[in-house]
Amino acid sequence: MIPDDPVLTVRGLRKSFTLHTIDGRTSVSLHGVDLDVAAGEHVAVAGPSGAGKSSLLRCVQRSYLPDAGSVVLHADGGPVELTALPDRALARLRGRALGYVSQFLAAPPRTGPLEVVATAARRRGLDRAEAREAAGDALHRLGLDEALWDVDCGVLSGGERQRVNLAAGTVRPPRLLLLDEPVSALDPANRERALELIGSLSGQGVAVLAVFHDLDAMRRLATRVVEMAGGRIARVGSPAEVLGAAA
Ligand SMILES: Nc1ncnc2c1ncn2[C@@H]1O[C@H](COP(=O)(O)OP(=O)(O)OP(=O)(O)O)[C@@H](O)[C@H]1O
Repeated sequence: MIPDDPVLTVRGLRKSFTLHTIDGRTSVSLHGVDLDVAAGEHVAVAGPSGAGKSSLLRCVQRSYLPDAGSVVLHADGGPVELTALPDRALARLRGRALGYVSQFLAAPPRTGPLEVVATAARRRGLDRAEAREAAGDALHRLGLDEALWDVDCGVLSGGERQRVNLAAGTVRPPRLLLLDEPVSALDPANRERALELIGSLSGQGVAVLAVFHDLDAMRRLATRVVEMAGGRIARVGSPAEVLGAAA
């Protein structure tokens, strides 16, 4: 099915690794994956450990360069083939249209949460004052205590860092947002805030491609679930069809 308003089109995506420490053996993590994500869709990638979920997200974000296949982001200026994009153009696109939130926050040294999130908002087109305001709103929404907003991110707890990361990823949201276990370190109350925030993105037309190990999060958020196994897409359907009643 070709979606009405495609944001991401992936075709024939293959990725392998050469394991130099084990006699140059090859490990294949993606065997030719096809996937579309439309505006306002939340596609959850499910599957067991080693199925290729993170490899898929990393190839889309291009922190892994695929061996073959096509990854097209339908950005405002038209479709862009990410696998062939020069690094500088890719960096610009990552700032504006292509967001990636992993479990871990990578913040420059001696930078506080407000600055990290405001910088993300500025890259997405807000001016300095608007960016600080939007950053404050995002941090409030995720329950990060204001007393921590100018504290070096390096001293924050794992759950606090994860909330800063999510705030930076979702402030003035990009057209395509990749989420790789973004709430894994959160306590129940903060997890709830984070899931609400992620759930609100669909209404803003953001295309989300997400990996959660937590089935409850997938059931609540996903408009479609793609189940991977052994580097291939094994099944696609609604959360009820793919996840069933599994706990
Ligand atoms: N940088 C790498 N070097 C070598 N092999 C890798 C690398 N990244 C991934 N792989 C291999 O590719 C396969 C898929 O890994 P991937 O991390 O995509 O799985 P996953 O489904 O996200 O697993 P998990 O749920 O455990 O995070 C695994 O066999 C893994 O060892």
